[in-house]
Amino acid sequence: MLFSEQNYRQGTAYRGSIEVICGSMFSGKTEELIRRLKRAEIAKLNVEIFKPKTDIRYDETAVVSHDQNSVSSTPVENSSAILFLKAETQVVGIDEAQFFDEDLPEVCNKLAAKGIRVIVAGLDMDFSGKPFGPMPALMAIAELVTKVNAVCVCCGSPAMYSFRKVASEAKVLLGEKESYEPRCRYCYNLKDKACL
Ligand SMILES: Nc1ncnc2c1ncn2[C@@H]1O[C@H](COP(=O)(O)OP(=O)(O)O)[C@@H](O)[C@H]1O
Ligand SMILES: Cc1cn([C@H]2C[C@H](O)[C@@H](COP(=O)(O)O)O2)c(=O)[nH]c1=O
Ligand SMILES: [Zn+2]
Repeated sequence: MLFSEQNYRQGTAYRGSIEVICGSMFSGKTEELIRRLKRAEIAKLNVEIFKPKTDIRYDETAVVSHDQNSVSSTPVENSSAILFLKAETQVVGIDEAQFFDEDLPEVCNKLAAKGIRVIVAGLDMDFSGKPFGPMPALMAIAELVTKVNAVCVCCGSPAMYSFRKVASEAKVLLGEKESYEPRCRYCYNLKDKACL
């Protein structure tokens, strides 16, 4: 049976749950996160959104998609700060989860145990194709994992990799189109800046 976010929300979600939205850069993770959070607000649920303090690409506080859709959020220093959420919060959104520390899965478990619906978005892989930060552990404990794809800039196929265009081996390197492009498996493995 197809287990979509739609019928899932009418099921166990209000007893507390964890949803993960993952994929490459430009795959629509933030847009999907914003879509789910806006629907929760329409349903008159109390929503709070967190992101790591390090992510200041578009805005210091707001969560902003590549198409400039945005929602206001609370930047936090580490994952345990999320536990100081408002008492009335029913839905928690977390963006750029890959940048959080290894305690994030336990923090999400604690929130879900309190009856909160937790929706987490983040990169599943870094530029080198390795699992990124707490994402694998989050995917393991989630009720629902949604993997979204971008469009490969080389060939138009579904893209799951974030190809780094600049010379840096640092795991964390904030950036946009000047530094990264989404590629499919085949084009990513070409390891060639000028694909096609
Ligand atoms: N190569 C691409 N493939 C898909 N979307 C792209 C691409 N380049 C730009 N975009 C834009 O990026 C948007 C997704 O942005 P966003 O939700 O912020 O992605 P993510 O959070 O996964 O990086 C798309 O709706 C589209 O307008
Ligand atoms: C692949 C990769 C990405 N980053 C950075 C680049 C961006 O600032 C964010 C990802 O943002 P998005 O909302 O998913 O587009 O992460 C990084 O630091 N290291 C990497 O390997
Ligand atoms: Zn391709």
